[in-house]
Amino acid sequence: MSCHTPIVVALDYEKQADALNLVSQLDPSLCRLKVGKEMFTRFGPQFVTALQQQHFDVFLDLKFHDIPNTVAKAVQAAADLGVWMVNVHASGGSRMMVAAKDALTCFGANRPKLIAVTVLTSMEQADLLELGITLTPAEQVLRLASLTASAGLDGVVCSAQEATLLKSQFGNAFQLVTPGIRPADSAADDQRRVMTPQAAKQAGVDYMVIGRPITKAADPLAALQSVVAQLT
Ligand SMILES: O=C(O)c1cc(=O)[nH]c(=O)n1[C@@H]1O[C@H](COP(=O)(O)O)[C@@H](O)[C@H]1O
Repeated sequence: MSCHTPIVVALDYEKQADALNLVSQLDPSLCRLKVGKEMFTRFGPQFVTALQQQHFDVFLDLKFHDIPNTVAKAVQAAADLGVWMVNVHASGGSRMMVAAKDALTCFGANRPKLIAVTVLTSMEQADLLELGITLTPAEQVLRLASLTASAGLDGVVCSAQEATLLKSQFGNAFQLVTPGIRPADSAADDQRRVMTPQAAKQAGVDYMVIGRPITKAADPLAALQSVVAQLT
């Protein structure tokens, strides 16, 4: 399935029926879907397959972070599932990212996009300091994005706040996937480095991951359509 929408809806639901109820109101031309740790742990590959059978591109967001061999095997398993995108943590290091990339070579043009998480959008300066990292979030994102680009991955997960900087450094082909998207009237929740959909578009992001502003809205379809309208 190929579509031009930049929107990826994060399906973070406890109950599969609630997720499928929302999905039944959506159209693959409107958005892609992200399956993360909560739903994958509860409902497994069958849940991913159910979404694909409804012609949605699926971003499998399991943020692999392990030794190179383990991560390589895990991204291969994701590719076997036929997902559109899969991610690893850039902080797993270059050797881990190269192993992940090499594991996808045999899938040719059918391989998923391979993206590395830089600094989680829930983190700010104080959270980095706690880890002994004295760089600003933007500096740390740049450092990890640089490792990711050198390893030959397709792009990074970052906040839209870093998008302009990363596009200028790594060029337009280096894909930017940005969670922490918040329409002006939405709560930030646990996110810290946030941006509105319009500002993120202007900053040049490729894909916007949006969860609770849509999934927790009284009318999720209307909330999604409102984001789409803000982007056109
Ligand atoms: O890799 C991700 O998708 C991700 C990376 C990141 O830095 N921040 C982040 O929020 N995410 C995911 O993006 C989604 C954001 O959801 P909302 O905060 O509800 O919009 C969640 O499913 C997170 O797991």
